[in-house]
Amino acid sequence: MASQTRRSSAGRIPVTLVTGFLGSGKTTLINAALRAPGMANTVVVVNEFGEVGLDHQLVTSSSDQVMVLENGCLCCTVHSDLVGTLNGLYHDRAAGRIPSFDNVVIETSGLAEPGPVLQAFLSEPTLDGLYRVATVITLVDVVNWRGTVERHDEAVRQVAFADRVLLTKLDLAGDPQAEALARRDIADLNPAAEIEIVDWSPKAVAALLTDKGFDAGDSKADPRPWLKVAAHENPNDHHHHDHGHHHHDHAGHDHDHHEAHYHLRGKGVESFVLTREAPLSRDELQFLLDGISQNLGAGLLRVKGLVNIAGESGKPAVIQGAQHLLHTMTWLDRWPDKDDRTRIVFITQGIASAELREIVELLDRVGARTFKARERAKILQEAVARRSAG
Ligand SMILES: Nc1nc2c(ncn2[C@@H]2O[C@H](COP(=O)(O)OP(=O)(O)OP(=O)(O)O)[C@@H](O)[C@H]2O)c(=O)[nH]1
Repeated sequence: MASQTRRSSAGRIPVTLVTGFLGSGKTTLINAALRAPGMANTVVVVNEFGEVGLDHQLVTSSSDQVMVLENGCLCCTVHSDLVGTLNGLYHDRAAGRIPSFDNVVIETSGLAEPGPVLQAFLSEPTLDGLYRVATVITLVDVVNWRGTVERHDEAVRQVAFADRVLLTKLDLAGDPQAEALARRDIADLNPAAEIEIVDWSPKAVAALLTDKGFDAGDSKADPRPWLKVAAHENPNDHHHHDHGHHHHDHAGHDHDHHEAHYHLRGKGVESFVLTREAPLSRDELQFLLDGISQNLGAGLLRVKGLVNIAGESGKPAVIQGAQHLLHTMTWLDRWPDKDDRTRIVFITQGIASAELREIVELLDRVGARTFKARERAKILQEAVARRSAG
C-alpha cells in the first residue's frame, strides 16, 4: 500500500453509489429521480446479475441516459466493467461523442460489496482523477431487514459503508415497531449515517442523487459532516437522537435495545477513532496506516481522517481508503475549527476496538523506536559526512 499525494483533484465528476439488498427499491428510486429536470446532466450506470433482466427494461425504457452492465456483480468485475465503462464515458464526453454530463449515479447489484467499488474510485490508475464518490446511499427495506441482515453479510456492509440510509416499504410493514427496530440496527452498524424515510417525489429523490457530498479535492470544503468523528466516538448518542419513542429509556431497561445490540454485535462492525495531539511525520503516518492495514487485512472496511502533518500545521491532510489497499491524501486550506488534532476513523468488521487499540499502541511503540533510531542514524551520517568533508 502506498500513501500518495494526489495532484489537484478538483473538478472530478461526483458519483453517487446506490446500494441496498435485492428488492430494497434501488430501481424504483432511480426511476423516480429520472423524471425530475434536475437529473438532466446525470448518467445512470446499472449493474446487475444476468438473470435479473427486468431491471434493464425498467430503467432503460425511462431514459436514454442509462448504461447497463450485464456481466455480473460489481464485486467481481469492478476493475474491468465498471472502470472500463466509466473511463469510456469520461473520454466520450471529453471528445464530444456523447452529451455532456456532470453527475453519475451507479445502481449496484443487490449483492454487491461497496468496498471494492469505493476502492476503484480511490485508486490512481483506474478512476481517481476522473471521478470521486460523493455519497453512498443504501436502501433498507424495513419489512425484510432483519431476515436479510441475519443471512447476508453484504447487507451488513452496505449499511456500514453508507453516508445515508433510506428506509423503504414502511407502508408495507405490519409491525409498528419495524421502523424503530431497523433504525436502531442501522445506527448500531453505522452510527454516522443519516437515516431517512424516502420522499418519493422526483425532485426530492433527484436532490439526493445529485448531492455533491464532500469533495476532498476542494481545499475549501468542510470535512466535518463527512468525517463525523463525534458519532464514531460516541455511538450511543445517536441512539438517543434517532430512536423515536425509545428515547425515554436511557437507563438501559429497554429489552429490545439489548436484543438488537446483541443481534448485531455478531456482525462485528465497529468504529475506532485514532486521535493524536502531536503532529505526525509523513513517515509515521505511513508506518501507522501500513501497520494497521497489514494487521487488519480484510477486517478493515473504511478509513477516513484529518491528519496534522508535522511542518504543515496550518492545514489538514485528508486521507481516505477503502479496505486494505489505498490511502489517498489531499490538503485542505485550513482546519475547519480550533481542533487541529489528527483524527482518523477506522471502520472494521470482525476486529474488536480493544484489539485495534492494542495494535495501534504496539505500532506506536515500535514506530517511536524506529523513527528515533532513524533520526540517530541520520545525525551520525551527517557527522561522518562533515568529518570527511573537513
Ligand atoms: N409498497 C412499496 N413498494 C416498494 C417500495 N420500494 C420499492 N417497492 C417495490 O419493491 C419492488 C422491488 O423494488 P426495486 O426498485 O425493483 O428494488 P431493487 O432494489 O432495484 O431490486 P434488485 O434490482 O432486485 O436489487 C418493486 O415492486 C417496487 O415497486 C416502498 O417503499 N413501498
